[in-house]
Amino acid sequence: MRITVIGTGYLGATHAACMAELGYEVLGLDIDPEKIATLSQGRTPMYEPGLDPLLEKHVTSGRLRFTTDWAEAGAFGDVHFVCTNTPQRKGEFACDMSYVESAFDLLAPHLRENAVVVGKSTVPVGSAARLAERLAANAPADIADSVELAWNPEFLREGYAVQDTLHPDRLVVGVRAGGRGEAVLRQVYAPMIAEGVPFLVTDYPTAELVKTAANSFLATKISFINAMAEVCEASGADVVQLSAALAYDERIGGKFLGAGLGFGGGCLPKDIRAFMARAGELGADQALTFLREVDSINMRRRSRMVELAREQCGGGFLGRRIAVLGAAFKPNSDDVRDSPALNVAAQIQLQGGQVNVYDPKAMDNARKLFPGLSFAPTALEAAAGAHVVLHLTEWQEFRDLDPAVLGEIVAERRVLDGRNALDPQRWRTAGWTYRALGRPGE
Ligand SMILES: NC(=O)c1ccc[n+]([C@@H]2O[C@H](COP(=O)([O-])OP(=O)(O)OC[C@H]3O[C@@H](n4cnc5c(N)ncnc54)[C@H](O)[C@@H]3O)[C@@H](O)[C@H]2O)c1
Ligand SMILES: O=c1ccn([C@@H]2O[C@H](COP(=O)(O)OP(=O)(O)O[C@H]3O[C@H](CO)[C@@H](O)[C@H](O)[C@H]3O)[C@@H](O)[C@H]2O)c(=O)[nH]1
Repeated sequence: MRITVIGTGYLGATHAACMAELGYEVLGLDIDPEKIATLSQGRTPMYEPGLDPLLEKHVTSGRLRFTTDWAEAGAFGDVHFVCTNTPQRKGEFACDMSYVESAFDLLAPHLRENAVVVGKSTVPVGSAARLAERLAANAPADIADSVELAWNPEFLREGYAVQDTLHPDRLVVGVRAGGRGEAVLRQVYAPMIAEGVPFLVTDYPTAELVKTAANSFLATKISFINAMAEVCEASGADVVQLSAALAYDERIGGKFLGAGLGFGGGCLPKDIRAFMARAGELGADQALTFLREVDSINMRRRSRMVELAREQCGGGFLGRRIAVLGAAFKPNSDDVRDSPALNVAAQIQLQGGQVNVYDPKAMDNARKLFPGLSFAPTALEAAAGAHVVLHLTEWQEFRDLDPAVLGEIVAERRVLDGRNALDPQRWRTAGWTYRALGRPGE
């Protein structure tokens, strides 16, 4: 069985390398020729732990290749995984489906008889049924009836993408009743199914909804604990202790109960918004009004961080130097899409602060997105002369910093922990004023 992966970004590049690791011959296709040139050399265009060696291994062996040629992809693949981006539409909550639609339209005329197209992108419920019709209309007339569509949402987390792809919690496939989708995907994922990974077969809309429901639940859990952080701030309680105590209840659990600057990235924020927009189209908007609150709580954490920083700067940012540690939306990733850290950095700069940002892996992406911000090549250089240090992405490198050493180069020993990840005692012992979201002051 030969596999193509259409759209080789964070999801697609990982999926392509992992399919090669499972033993398949794989051809990745993207409309970005630069990305394809990099991948063809066995290098990843982004930072994802563990992906580089896998990619290099399979590009070198010839099992994994990349192209920009749709005819080549159509002729090559028995199964085509579509992994293109589905961002938020500009000025709206709804999902921009144009990249997925264009991938389907460009691929369809080149499909071979019995080809199976598998959607992996996160899409609004109802998309697969519509795309199945579009596929049938655009495939060569003589083979159109034999072409099958399945929807197989992806649940990987950046930073753990390889592990999550090769050893997922579950595989969910939405198929057409009576079609070949289930059998073909059982074959593709046979090594994982043999390992005991649950393989759940359902219809298109349920499969699409599993994905958006999962991300909505995760976003809600984060916003729940951040709402508790607001109450902690008002009452003098400590959200870190609260969260730890809640986590002992197995019905609640401690995962995604980390209070701080909230969620960002290319998934949770845009997925809950697209879900609200789609529910509105379906006449079910009331069911998801709570997600608006989830979004608001999340965005308020960013404003609160700016407020706390302003307080620490004596009431205003003018003439103050602010060190920002972290630019990626989370550690172990170079992804800066909707990054809370960069959002805070930009707000402070707009209010007159002299911001200096450092991130271990996301500097290039951050510079492209916010060319007006200043960047420092190391954490120490970012902190030099700072009136306040903001810890906004919880990289291990920042937990390893020696507060005594950092204390020698800053203007004032004030640190704001936006991720509740530093050890307050360690910083306070080294003479720092340590403040964090949802925790009492000194
Ligand atoms: N990043 C994640 O952790 C993750 C996890 C699960 C699901 N998803 C979903 O997967 C999809 C892709 O996300 P991503 O983070 O990989 O995005 P991305 O922007 O990193 O990658 C998308 C790729 O698709 C390419 N592309 C765009 N239009 C194309 C077309 N018509 N034909 C071929 N290629 C095209 C782009 O050039 C880009 O390389 C989204 O729907 C996202 O919500 C992402
Ligand atoms: O307790 C927590 C956990 C996470 N976050 C933040 O939440 C965001 C998202 O984190 P995470 O979910 O780990 O990252 P993603 O890689 O965006 O993964 C999410 O989005 C993907 C794309 O849809 C899904 O596949 C994954 O299952 C889903 O976890 C980040 O900004 C984190 O800092 C918190 O604030 N508190």
